[in-house]
Amino acid sequence: MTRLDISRAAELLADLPGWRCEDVRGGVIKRELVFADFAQAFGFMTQLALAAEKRNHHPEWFNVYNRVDITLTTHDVDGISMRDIEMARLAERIHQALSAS
Ligand SMILES: C[C@H](O)[C@H](O)[C@H]1CNC2=NC(N)=NC(=O)C2=N1
Repeated sequence: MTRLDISRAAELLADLPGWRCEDVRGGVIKRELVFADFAQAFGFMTQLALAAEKRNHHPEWFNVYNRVDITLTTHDVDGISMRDIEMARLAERIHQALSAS
């Protein structure tokens, strides 16, 4: 697995609105999501948690009621890898599916 530099990560996030890079801890990507209510926010977390466990790649997150703040980074490369980008893409798909329901 290779580490993406911040500018490359930012390019890859261009088609994932709301996601941004931060130059802390070698590089992280993050987004704040807002759902209709707690049940929907927790449904999102449940779906993403199961996928994360399968991939052995786990989000850092913070939830209050209908809000979920997610941070992704890859310890093995001390920064951002394609695993983080792929998990952000998956989070977007789950978020969109829930928002449309
Ligand atoms: C030992 C184990 O493979 C690692 O700690 C895994 C588990 N989950 C992980 N999750 C994330 N986000 N980054 C990692 O580098 C990572 N590594």
